Amino acid sequence: MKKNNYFPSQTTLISIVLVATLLELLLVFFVNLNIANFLAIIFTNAILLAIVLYAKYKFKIDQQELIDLSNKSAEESLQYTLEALPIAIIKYNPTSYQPEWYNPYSSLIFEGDQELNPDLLMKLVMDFGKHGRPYKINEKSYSVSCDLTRNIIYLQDSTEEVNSKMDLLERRPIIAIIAIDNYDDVTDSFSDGDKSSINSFIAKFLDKYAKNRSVYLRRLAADRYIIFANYAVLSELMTEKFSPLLDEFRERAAEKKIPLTLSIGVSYGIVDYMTIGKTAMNNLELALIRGGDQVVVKENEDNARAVYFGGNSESRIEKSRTRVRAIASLLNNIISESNQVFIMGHKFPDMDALGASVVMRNFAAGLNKEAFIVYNPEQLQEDTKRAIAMLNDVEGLYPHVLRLNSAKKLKTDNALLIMVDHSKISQTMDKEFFERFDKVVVVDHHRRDDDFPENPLLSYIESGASSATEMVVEILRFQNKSGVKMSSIEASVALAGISVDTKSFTKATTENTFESASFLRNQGADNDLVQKFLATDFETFKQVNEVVLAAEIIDGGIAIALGLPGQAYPKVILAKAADRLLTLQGVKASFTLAVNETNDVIVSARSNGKYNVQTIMEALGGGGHFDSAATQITGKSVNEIKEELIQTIRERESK
Ligand SMILES: Nc1ncnc2c1ncn2[C@@H]1O[C@H](COP(=O)(O)O[C@H]2[C@@H](O)[C@H](n3cnc4c(N)ncnc43)O[C@@H]2COP(=O)(O)O)[C@@H](O)[C@H]1O
Ligand SMILES: [Mn+2]
Repeated sequence: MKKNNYFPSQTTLISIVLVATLLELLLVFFVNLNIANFLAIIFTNAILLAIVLYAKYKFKIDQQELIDLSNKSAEESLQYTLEALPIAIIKYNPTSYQPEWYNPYSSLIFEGDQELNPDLLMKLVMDFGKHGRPYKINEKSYSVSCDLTRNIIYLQDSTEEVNSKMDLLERRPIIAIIAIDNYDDVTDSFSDGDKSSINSFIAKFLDKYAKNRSVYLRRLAADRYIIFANYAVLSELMTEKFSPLLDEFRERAAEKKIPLTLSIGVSYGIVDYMTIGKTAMNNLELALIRGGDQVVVKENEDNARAVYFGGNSESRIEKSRTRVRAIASLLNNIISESNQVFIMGHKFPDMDALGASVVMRNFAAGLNKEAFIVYNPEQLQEDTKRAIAMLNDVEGLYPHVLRLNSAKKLKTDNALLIMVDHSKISQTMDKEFFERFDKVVVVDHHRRDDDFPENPLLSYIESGASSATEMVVEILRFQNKSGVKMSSIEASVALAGISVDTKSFTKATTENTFESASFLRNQGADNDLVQKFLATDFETFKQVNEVVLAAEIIDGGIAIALGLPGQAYPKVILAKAADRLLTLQGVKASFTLAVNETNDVIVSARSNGKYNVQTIMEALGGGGHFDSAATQITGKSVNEIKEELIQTIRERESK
């Protein structure tokens, strides 16, 4: 407190009195100075001086009291502020993070499960500045700031702010578009009466569901519905993994002996209904392409990732012949408008990729277009190596089976690239070559994933097809102009492609698979040649057995086998070993792991059709089909991946 100094000092006062006394004495001396006057003056002035000095002393004491009082009151206010201020102030030890002092409000915050301890203080200090997110303590949210020089942490209650922000997020609008899978195929042959009973079953089921969840549902067509709701509802549905909706609908339809399922595309965002609706439509497309009976949710944001739910049954969507005819005709136009056609499979192409390429080249040749099968001599399996050698012997074919380097030199503007047996850019045989094309077509039998080419002119994805070769043969069968006859070797390569992917026609076959095989037989496919391409050499046989013998069975029917430590394996060895393990009694899924020539960890996964290995491989960065999938991982060891794999399997089991 500032001191008040207007009272003169003691010395000044005494001096003033002395001077005054002298002046008085001088005055009296000229008038009448005697002893009585002299004493009277001295006495009076001494008394006056004493009074003034006393007054000064008193004044000083009052001043001090005032200062003390003010100080006390200031201290009390500060104390009150510290106690009542809704900010926690915690001083900590900079080495041990032990709390050294904190205000009473801090104790209030930590009245609950979460206690004030050094670990928490250290975390608050370490996280400070990394992100601006509020910190949750005992159900409330606090914004944190730290004075790192004085070792003080401040926590300010921001629960209301966080809640209102959450409220806003929860209220984001969502649009969901529902398609009834297989509706046309199922109802095609039905009488009007039966059709209307199915329509009423669908409408009643969805209506009841919508009422229970308080969402707005509207029918767009017999097999299309639209839902409007908010994110709070979507978040509930996602927590349930959409299971009550997808599973119950499938089961109720099955009770009625109709193979109907639901595919749903959902999107949400900060109001822009046009683009939310469009993204929902794209997501529905994705759900259908991935095989239906599933939900695809993606926020209406540029870099948002799609989240998939369901798809736990094998592909259910039947493809219609009308669609294949439309695709054949579109492909016909695209090829006709291009100068050249290059056909390329995935990295280390297998017989299916090669077979599909061979048939596609025939399709283009039927349109009198120059078309080339591209291969990389450094990426050949034993079977494809044998097949390419034989294809090169076919009369007139040699110039059309091109090494990657020659293809790069030959490519001109307005050339078309057809990707077969894969749709992930990361899996394409040569990314640099792929990037040179403005015009791309994709033909694949794997479920579509995120890493998909941007704006392909045509994407023909049929996850229900046994193989890419089967799909291309089907297109070829629709090509009216095709008077072209394949050579026996070409037809045999194609048949070998279907044979590999169907495990010799024992898996994933449909009526169409056999129709395609029969077409190839008519074109001259020869079983002996197929055997010749697919024959296993002794070295491969030994390595496959090596992996199979290393297997252990965990969790009642899951076989996991690792290649020998320090030894590299081509992926086909792991694929064959995983196939073989699946034939063992009681094995429902098999996983084989090893490093390849480039020291990446590769995994092959197979299942008996009742266990989804695709989602497990997706969790490890790969993909594939429900019962046959794989992944490749860089920068980790086989044992680390084995641990991650087991953890993923167990997490899935516990859901
Ligand atoms: N990273 C990935 N992302 C998405 N999908 C992927 C990824 N990596 C692989 N896949 C797909 O997963 C399945 C299974 O792959 P796989 O490597 O375990 O098996 C393929 C071939 O290696 C295997 N194969 C090839 N030749 C033979 C043969 N002669 N005998 C036995 N097995 C053989 O068969 C699988 C071919 O599958 P296809 O590609 O579907 O035609 C697979 O779908 C990958 O594409
Ligand atoms: Mn294939």
